[in-house]
This record gives sequence, C-alpha cells and structure tokens, in this order.
Amino acid sequence: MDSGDLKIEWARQYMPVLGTIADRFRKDKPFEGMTIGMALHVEAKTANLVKTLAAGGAQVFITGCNPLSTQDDVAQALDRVDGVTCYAKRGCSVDEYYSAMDAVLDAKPDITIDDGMDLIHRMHTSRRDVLTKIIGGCEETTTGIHRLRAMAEEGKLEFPVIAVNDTPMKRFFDNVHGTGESALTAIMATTNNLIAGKWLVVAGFGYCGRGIARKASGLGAKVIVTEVDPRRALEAYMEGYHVMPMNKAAEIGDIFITTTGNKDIINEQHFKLLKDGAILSNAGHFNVEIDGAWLNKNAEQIIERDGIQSYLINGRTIHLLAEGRLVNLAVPKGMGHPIEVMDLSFALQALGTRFIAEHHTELKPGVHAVPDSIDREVASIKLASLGLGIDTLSADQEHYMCSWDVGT
Ligand SMILES: NC(=O)c1ccc[n+]([C@@H]2O[C@H](COP(=O)([O-])OP(=O)(O)OC[C@H]3O[C@@H](n4cnc5c(N)ncnc54)[C@H](O)[C@@H]3O)[C@@H](O)[C@H]2O)c1
Repeated sequence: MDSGDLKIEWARQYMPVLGTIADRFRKDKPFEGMTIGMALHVEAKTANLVKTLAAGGAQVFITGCNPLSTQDDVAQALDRVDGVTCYAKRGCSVDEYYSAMDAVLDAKPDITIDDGMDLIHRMHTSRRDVLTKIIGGCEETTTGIHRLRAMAEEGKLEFPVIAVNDTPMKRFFDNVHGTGESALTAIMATTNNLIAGKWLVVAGFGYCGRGIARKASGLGAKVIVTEVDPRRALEAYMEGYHVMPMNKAAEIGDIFITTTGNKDIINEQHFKLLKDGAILSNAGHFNVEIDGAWLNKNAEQIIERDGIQSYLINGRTIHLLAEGRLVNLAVPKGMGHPIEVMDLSFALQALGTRFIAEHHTELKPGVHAVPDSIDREVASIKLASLGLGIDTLSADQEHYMCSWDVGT
C-alpha cells in the first residue's frame, strides 16, 4: 500500500456508518449502469464515499471543489480503484480546475455530487450538452445550497437536487463540530500559535461560527463575534461572547476566522485597523470573505511561507492563511473535518444519491430536502455503532403528542 491507500484505509476504520451502507450497496447494487460525477475535496474521507458509490455499481468520475484541498497521493490511489476515475490535482490553476470539471462532465453523469455547486453551475452554462441525461444531484454545503436556491427561484435549475447540508445530521455535526475543530486545528498546526488568552474574532455566528466560537473558548480564547443578524448576535452574547461590529473587532483581534458565506467581511477599511501580527483566516466556502486581492495589490512587501502570506502595510504585518481559502482544508497541513463527522455527512450523501437513483421520476426540478427517514436512519446506524440505546415512544405517548384534547 502507498501513502494514499494507507490514508484511505485509516479513515475507513473510523467510518462505521458509511461501512454499513457500503455493505448494503454491495448487495443491492442501486447504481448499476449509472455514472456519478463528483466535485468534492479529494482526500481520504471523500475517497471512502467514492468507494461506497462504486461498490453500489456506479462508474464514478471525480475532481476537486477547491484548487488547494486535493491530497495528490489520495487522488492517485482513488484513480486506481475499479470503476473510479479521478482528475483532481493540488495547486491547479483556475483553467486546470475547470478543465478537470469538464472531464467529469464528458463522462455524461446521471447524478452529480457537488460541494459548492460548481459542477451544476457549469452544466447550466457552458456544458448544457450534459443536461439531457442527468436525473438529479446532491449538494454538500451551505454556500452551494444558497446558489441553488437562487437558481431555483429564477426558474433556472433544470433538475432535482437534494440539499444534504440542510439536515440536522449534517448541520449539527459537520458544520458545528467538524468546522469548529478542524479550522482551529489547521490554524494551530500552520502558525504554531497559542490560542489561550488570545482575542479570537469569529465573523458569522451560524452553524460553523458557533462551533468555532465554542471550541476556541474551550481552548481559553477570548471570543469576539461579529454578525448582521440581530437574533444570532444576541444568541452569541447570551453564550458569553463579546459582540461588536468588525471595524471595532479589527482593532482588538489577534486571530480572525470568517465563516459567513458572504463576501468582503474583512476588507480595506479593516486592514488599516488591524494590530501588527494579526492572523486572518477563512472557513467559509469561497475565498471572497477576506479581500486578499486588495492585500496583493497594495502591500509594500509580501513574504510567502507554507500556507501563510504575510503582508507589510503601513509598517505593520498582517498574515493571511491559505490565500483566504477554507483554512481547514487548504493549508498544507489541513486535514479537513474529523473522520467521524464526515462519516455522517457522507452517509447522508450516499443515501441521498440512492434516493435520487430510485425516486427521481417523482421529483420536480428544484431543491429538495433530505427525507427525514434518511436523516434518522443515519443517526440510528451511528448510535448502533457506538453501542448506545435510546427509548421508544409507547403507542399512548405517540397519541398524546399528536392530540389536542388532554389539558391540565
Ligand atoms: N470550512 C468547512 O469545511 C465548511 C463546512 C461547512 C460549511 N462551510 C461554509 O461555511 C459558511 C457558513 O456556513 P454556515 O452553515 O455556518 O452558514 P449559516 O448561514 O448558518 O451562518 C452564516 C452566518 O453569517 C452571518 N453573516 C452573513 N453576512 C455577514 C456579515 N457581513 N458579517 C457578519 N456575519 C454575517 C449570517 O447572519 C449567519 O448567521 C458557508 O460558506 C458554508 O458553505 C464550510
């Protein structure tokens, strides 16, 4: 086994839910004769999802969904798996990135699996030739769902897509615990900085921001939250965090993590306020949350280290991690989410893909929720793998929960 195979095998040991589903797929072959096109972060956990779909009879074609998140040894190991072709390469140019997407689309997929909606966007613009065969898709992340909903509202989305991100089993674990732990792990591994005692600014108190704030606070950071939603800002305040606008936080923060899914969160006006040595990072999907283009254009000097660009501005140095791309995956030491978390998210992807394969004729073009039965099934398999039991509702309790006639 080479390093890529060893990484995939390491992850497999901690993915009992996906393992259970792979055993079922091996028996039932739900994707026999189908082609699945994927654009996901190509690393060891994703490789196990790909192998699960191939075990179900699919021909799988995959590329990356970010130029910096591919692990080349894993991509090569995946390409050697029967029924799998992998085009991903770390550090590819933008042209190479889209050529690899086109190579996936050349395979004429029946089903797509995206993280950020780049495949689906391409199919609806420059690659409309592949729309004739497609039966549906699955989307992994918040930003991809935002884009899909915007498309659907304009009547532009031409096939059904399952919003894997929007289920409790994804948001409560992947976004909260996955992004929370892995963003901080990546920052610590890249900078070798102490978190304890630092002012750590979290922009956006959504699912990801909550996880980052909670875990940073557990490590001893003094957490500042910036928000635009008054309810979420109040929630952050009640959790014990400092709440303020970014132009105030910019003067105080030592480490910044943006996770809004929005653009220009830290921009020119904030760069001018930052302390010398401030560390900026992004955990949102696209590299638009921190205005790196302004820094590249206006810095008096730029020093490149592995995963860190340091910019000299007005006599102060500002450090940007991973070019502002999602820090937990794009820094050289970024491992992405912990394996156990992706076991749940990818179990949802695998069962969502099967749902599309079996029910696409009943689904209209648009964004569809993951059926609640699938979400519960993933939770139940995970609980069983942990050896944990829970109670069940009695018939009397079920009746009580659905009735209105019993009062005080
Ligand atoms: N790094 C990862 O591995 C990973 C994992 C999951 C999701 N994501 C990405 O992280 C981003 C956030 O996801 P989420 O599930 O937490 O979304 P969410 O919608 O739950 O939270 C986003 C929050 O940002 C706030 N916000 C928007 N604009 C803002 C601004 N200008 N200033 C301050 N706050 C602002 C919103 O009010 C909201 O509370 C998305 O881009 C998503 O795709 C990344």
